[in-house]
Amino acid sequence: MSFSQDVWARNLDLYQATVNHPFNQELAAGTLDKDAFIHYVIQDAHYLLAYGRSLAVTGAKAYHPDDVIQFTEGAKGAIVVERSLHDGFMADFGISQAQFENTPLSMACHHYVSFLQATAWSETFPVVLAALLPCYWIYAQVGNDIVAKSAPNNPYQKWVDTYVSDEFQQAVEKVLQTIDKLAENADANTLEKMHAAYTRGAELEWLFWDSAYKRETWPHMIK
Ligand SMILES: Cc1ncc(CO)c(N)n1
Ligand SMILES: Cc1ncsc1CCO
Repeated sequence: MSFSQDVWARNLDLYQATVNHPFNQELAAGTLDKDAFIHYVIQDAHYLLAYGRSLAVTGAKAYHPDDVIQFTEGAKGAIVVERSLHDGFMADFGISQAQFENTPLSMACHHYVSFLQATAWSETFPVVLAALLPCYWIYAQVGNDIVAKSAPNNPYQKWVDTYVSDEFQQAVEKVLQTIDKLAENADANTLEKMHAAYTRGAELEWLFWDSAYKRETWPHMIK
């Protein structure tokens, strides 16, 4: 069994909980509270900048020149999507640049990007890639799952379209091929670390949506 088949099976319950999370179900139905989506978009812009930085470090650690290209282009792609959030959703939902800049990273976002950056800088390429994989793969899968259910004139349709696009889906396929090849040559200790990194990333994906759904703020900021 390939690493990707194995890791997907091991984390299936967590994936089901993610796709069935009310944030994603209401996003598909078009009924998601506008303020929950605004919370999400602001945090996701913070997230994508940090994710882009993690991808750039990953590119530097890659073994094969093709992978250097893939992950440095991925880093650029994350920033392109981050910028499109400002010109797209933030403009559409009336979020000003000042509101974005004055909103600190949520606990969930801070936790997730700290995990990604620490892993990117300190672990070996196969383990780093396993930490980065949930971001790619879970979004591609959630997009595929909810596109079929998406309501007509869904105000969140553009979000769904980003992740079901051929470009994004093909990028995910390439990452899966790369990680499966790495796993074939990995020793038992590396494989164990890869599984742990993937699961932690997948847990943080769930938490990121849950945090937006609850419009989480830091406890000391609650007025
Ligand atoms: C939190 C999060 N995970 C994954 C993606 C996919 O790029 C995203 N935009 N945000
Ligand atoms: C993972 C990811 N998310 C948005 S862009 C990007 C890199 C894909 O090219």
